[in-house]
Amino acid sequence: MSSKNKILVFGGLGQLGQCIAEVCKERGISSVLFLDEFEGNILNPAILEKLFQEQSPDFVINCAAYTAVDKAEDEPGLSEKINKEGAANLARCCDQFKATLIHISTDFVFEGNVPKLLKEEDPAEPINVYGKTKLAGELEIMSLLKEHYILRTSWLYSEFAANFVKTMLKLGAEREELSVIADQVGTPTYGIDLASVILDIIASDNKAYGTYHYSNEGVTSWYDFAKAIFDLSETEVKLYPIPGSAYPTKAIRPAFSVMDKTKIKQTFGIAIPYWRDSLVRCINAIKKTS
Ligand SMILES: NC(=O)C1=CN([C@@H]2O[C@H](COP(=O)(O)OP(=O)(O)OC[C@H]3O[C@@H](n4cnc5c(N)ncnc54)[C@H](OP(=O)(O)O)[C@@H]3O)[C@@H](O)[C@H]2O)C=CC1
Ligand SMILES: Cc1cn([C@H]2C[C@H](O)[C@@H](COP(=O)(O)OP(=O)(O)O[C@H]3O[C@@H](C)C(=O)[C@@H](O)[C@H]3O)O2)c(=O)[nH]c1=O
Repeated sequence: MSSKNKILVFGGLGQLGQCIAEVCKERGISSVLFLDEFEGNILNPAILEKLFQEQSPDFVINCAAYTAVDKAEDEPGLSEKINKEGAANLARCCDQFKATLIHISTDFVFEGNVPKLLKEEDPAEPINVYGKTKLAGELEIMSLLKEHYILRTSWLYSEFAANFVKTMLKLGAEREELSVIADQVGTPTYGIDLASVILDIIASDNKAYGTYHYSNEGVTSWYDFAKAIFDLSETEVKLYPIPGSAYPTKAIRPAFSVMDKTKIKQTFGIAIPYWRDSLVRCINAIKKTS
């Protein structure tokens, strides 16, 4: 990566922010500033303007988001503020200060009612507040800033912060049996893999701006994902597959949200790991720290 690339990471202490920090450490990249929700509050244009003025970033990575999918149903205003207005504020600053924005979005922008690989240009018709506000954020960025990459990812997990893998490991240790939905299908994404691709895109100097899909390879259900987590971590727990109807949640989730990654693979010449291989790496990382 060119040493001239100064990078600001908003939401820098969240799950993906910590994954980016880990990969930066591995790669010896030091020109990156990780901002928390106070010093880098994306809802405060005055703070943002001062930061951009002082730091003159070449790239801005937006990991800041409202990610509590069920809670968003009760807090649509706050979810919209962070996921739409926050994204727009960053896009305006990037435009004013000539920085490129890498923004993270989600498979939940899709309705997911057809078992067909989702391409970037497929119609986005979100079915919950989180998905609607994330889509609104994408649209703001597209209208405000040409120099952007929107990376839609899905089922993000890692050794950092809260996520499905860590929830399963915690519940698996506490309970004798667990029931997990088997009729919602998608692809997990290891945060370290996504972080690596984000840094690869920055290093590539390839100005192919636009929207890209990125998850690990393969297809699974939440149930099969949980089964793999317990197998690989040698957790003894009785696991039962259940239909979504038996696990009511505030937010409806897409039944099928497997994304087609052809565009990102061809544009940036990357190979994507299979989800189970990445899960092995994550479980090993968790074992090392526990
Ligand atoms: N997690 C997942 O399964 C998936 C996530 N994504 C997307 O990936 C991105 C990263 O997700 P992930 O790292 O898991 O999410 P996290 O919830 O772990 O991190 C989001 C971070 O944003 C911070 N934040 C909230 N409000 C603001 C604000 N106003 N200004 C600055 N920072 C703020 C949060 O701080 P605090 O915690 O203090 O509120 C948190 O540290 C998000 O855009 C998300 O939509 C996409 C698909 C799947
Ligand atoms: C804890 C638990 C969850 N589940 C189900 C509920 C849900 O359908 C599924 C996943 O639950 P979670 O609440 O952990 O994950 P969820 O917050 O729905 O995950 C989503 O987060 C947002 C931010 C995204 O962008 C998405 O790509 C996706 O990763 O597992 C069970 O069936 N049994 C359980 O014991």
